[in-house]
Amino acid sequence: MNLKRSLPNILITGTPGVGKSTISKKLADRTKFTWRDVSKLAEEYNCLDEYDPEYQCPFLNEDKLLDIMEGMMAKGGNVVDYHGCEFFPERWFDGVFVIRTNNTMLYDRLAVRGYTGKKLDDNVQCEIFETILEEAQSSYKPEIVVQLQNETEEQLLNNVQSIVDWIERWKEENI
Ligand SMILES: Nc1ncnc2c1ncn2[C@@H]1O[C@H](COP(=O)(O)OP(=O)(O)O)[C@@H](O)[C@H]1O
Repeated sequence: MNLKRSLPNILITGTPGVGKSTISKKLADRTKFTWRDVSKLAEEYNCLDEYDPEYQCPFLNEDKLLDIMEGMMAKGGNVVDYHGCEFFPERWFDGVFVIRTNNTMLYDRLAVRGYTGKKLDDNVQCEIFETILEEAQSSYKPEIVVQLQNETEEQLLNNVQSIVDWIERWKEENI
């Protein structure tokens, strides 16, 4: 915990397609926290380097992005949304929520998004092998890492509510 923050910073992470943006947007609407879509920030602040043909996406200039985000994170009240979590400074986050979706449902969501071939297979395997969960567990203290299953509309509402409740508890304990 960082004593200078009056509100917590939340990280919403997980494989592409698990529902991070959907949850982050609803959470930001409910809490008035600021939604930081890291992929969009990277584009907006020119942190994308040349295109990686193997993974069909541009390389991220992590150092430049972290420098830009540092000031945004200082006061707390951020919902940071990204499909990776190990390159952020550990001190930035009070709660890390790893969103999970079963493989067949994730496959369908990514296919609808237009993913095909290696990109589609790699992302589904990322979920099967729990890559992001392991990344989160090795990068942050276990007590701040929470897994949330996100497959149905009911789970979506419950997940948003449980993060809202988590924020309220953080405020009671830290303010
Ligand atoms: N709990 C859910 N139930 C049904 N569909 C969902 C749920 N959460 C997300 N989705 C859908 O799955 C797709 C991927 O969600 P998105 O939030 O864009 O994922 P991410 O930001 O992790 O890539 C979207 O079409 C979204 O509407």
